Amino acid sequence: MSTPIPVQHASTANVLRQFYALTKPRVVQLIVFCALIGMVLAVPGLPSWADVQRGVLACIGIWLVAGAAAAFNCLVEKGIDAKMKRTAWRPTARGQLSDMQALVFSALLCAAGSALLWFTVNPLTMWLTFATFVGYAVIYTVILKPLTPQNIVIGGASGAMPPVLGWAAMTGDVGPEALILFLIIFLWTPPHFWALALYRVEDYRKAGLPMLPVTHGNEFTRLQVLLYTFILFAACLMPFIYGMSGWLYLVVAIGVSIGFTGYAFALWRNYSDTLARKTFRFSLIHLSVLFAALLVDHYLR
Ligand code: HEM
Ligand SMILES: CC(C)=CCC/C(C)=C/CC/C(C)=C/COP(=O)(O)OP(=O)(O)O
Repeated sequence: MSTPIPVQHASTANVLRQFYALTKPRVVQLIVFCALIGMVLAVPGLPSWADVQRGVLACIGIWLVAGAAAAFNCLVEKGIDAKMKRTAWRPTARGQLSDMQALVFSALLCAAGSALLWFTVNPLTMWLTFATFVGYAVIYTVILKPLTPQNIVIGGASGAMPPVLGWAAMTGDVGPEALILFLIIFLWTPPHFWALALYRVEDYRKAGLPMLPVTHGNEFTRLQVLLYTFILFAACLMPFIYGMSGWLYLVVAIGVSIGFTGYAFALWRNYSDTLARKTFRFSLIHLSVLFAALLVDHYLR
């Protein structure tokens, strides 16, 4: 008699972990951090207790809606994700979570986050956050990503929204300072993503996605990465020029921008997957340190 194969039941903890993974936690953490900086800069000096409460609720609301957008992306792209080494593990791609489970999860997160923003923050923040959800989940994921290599440039606008959302949460409007922070993330996104796409080009080719290294080749993409880091460098100086920050931010901004441009330059001169990976990793350090410097600078001034 043959031994029966044990049936594997997913534990509740495992299922929860799978749902959590759909929200692309690390990306969303940085998104919420950028929103938090928008909030901090919107309030002169130290925040009142009411500001702190509104800020915490706004962070939770933005986190929920951003997680919903990421989960919706995982659902729409489950076929594509299954073809790429980097994403094949996702619970939607592996069929561990059904389409209905992912859809309901995304809808619930989006509804909960939107309600929280509407009732405890303000309607403007709710509408802007919802528009960002549509921008990423529908305009980028469904329309632009399979259509054009400029997908991440245009789609990057939704990723750049967090400081604007944070600013709106605290002030009820959108100030020029918030738009400067938007511009920084908007210009940061292409070198962030194309550095990754360079060493993951085979994944994207297999998945049939028109990412820049697939459509225009390695050399052209490297040049674009370098050019974007130049414009980004200039944009990173704007908070100081506009009077939103002091010298501490300026020194840090110049430091990390030299680092990012340096990586992009080295990559342009001499390509290797290792260097492209390092450039991608540095993009994350660049944005995190830049925004952390804005925070420290704001309270030191
Ligand atoms: C349309 C815009 C963007 C595109 C196409 C994009 C693309 C990607 C991709 C494909 C990865 C996966 C890397 C991997 O699995 O190894 C990634 C990682 C990451 N991205 Fe982006 N990104 C965008 C915007 C942003 C924004 C706005 C932020 C935050 C403000 C961000 C933060 C991150 C972080 C923190 C990671 C690392 C995740 C990890 O290590 O698990 N990205 N990005
Ligand atoms: C409401 C709000 C603030 C929404 C934020 C939207 C959001 C999650 C933006 C981040 C952009 C992102 C994760 C891109 C990943 O690209 P990809 O989807 O092409 O990557 P993949 O290949 O890993 O799926």
